[in-house]
Amino acid sequence: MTVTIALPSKGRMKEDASAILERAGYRITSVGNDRSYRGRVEGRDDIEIAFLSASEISREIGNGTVDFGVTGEDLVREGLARADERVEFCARLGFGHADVVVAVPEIWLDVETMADLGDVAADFRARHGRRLTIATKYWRLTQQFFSGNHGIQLYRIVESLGATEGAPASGSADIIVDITSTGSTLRANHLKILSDGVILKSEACLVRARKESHDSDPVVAEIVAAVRGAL
Ligand SMILES: Nc1ncnc2c1ncn2[C@@H]1O[C@H](COP(=O)(O)OP(=O)(O)OP(=O)(O)O)[C@@H](O)[C@H]1O
Ligand SMILES: O=P(O)(O)OC[C@H]1O[C@H](OP(=O)(O)OP(=O)(O)O)[C@H](O)[C@@H]1O
Repeated sequence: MTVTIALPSKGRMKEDASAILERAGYRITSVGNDRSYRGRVEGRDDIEIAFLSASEISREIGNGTVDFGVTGEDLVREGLARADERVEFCARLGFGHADVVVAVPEIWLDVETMADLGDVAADFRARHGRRLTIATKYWRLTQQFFSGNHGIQLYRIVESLGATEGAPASGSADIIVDITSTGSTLRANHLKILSDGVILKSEACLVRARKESHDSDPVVAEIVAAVRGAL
């Protein structure tokens, strides 16, 4: 069987993802020209490389069209329901760090925790005639965290396709759920993270699609061991 590994074709994780595979002993060459979406590992006909965007990688691992992928934990958990049943996080790779957080306007002085936010959400309609709105592209993670972990049901998600941190100032939402790494975008937009508002501490991971055929495939075990050994 050929084992397929999906690597980011662009974006911030591209170079580090290829570098870690090289350190694991897999030298990657692209097939055809540099912009090709297929690659090979030198000397290995049993491994194929698929170059995809970080979010495509989480989807393809979820539906099992690739065996392994390097992508952010946030994208996998956001993209797949019951992610742990469908994929295995084999290794955390030490780059691509980003926290998915709940952030509110700094001027909400009496809102520091999710419990405080729950109180605000509970009487938001009485005060403002509508539900509390949350701008995010992380729908699943937001719903799990608000409804599942904190029992907050009274809110409405407003889909954000970019510049999420600007939503409270522009009036398109009250608060946000987004990723942060240095925190400078949140600060620039006068937003603060709630003290228990970190939904996920994400980083790039080696992720495996859970498939029965993997149990008896020595190449699958070899790849996991080699990448872990390269960390
Ligand atoms: N400062 C940051 N901003 C955005 N993403 C970051 C940051 N730091 C780390 N990441 C991580 O990088 C991944 C997204 O990478 P990137 O934005 O390069 O993807 P992409 O190629 O734009 O994907 P797509 O186009 O499919 O959305 C996510 O897992 C995210 O958590
Ligand atoms: O905490 P910080 O270091 O300020 O980083 C966080 C910001 O970086 C990312 O945006 P980016 O401008 O990279 O664009 P993208 O969302 O299109 O990747 C992300 O969406 C946040 O807005």
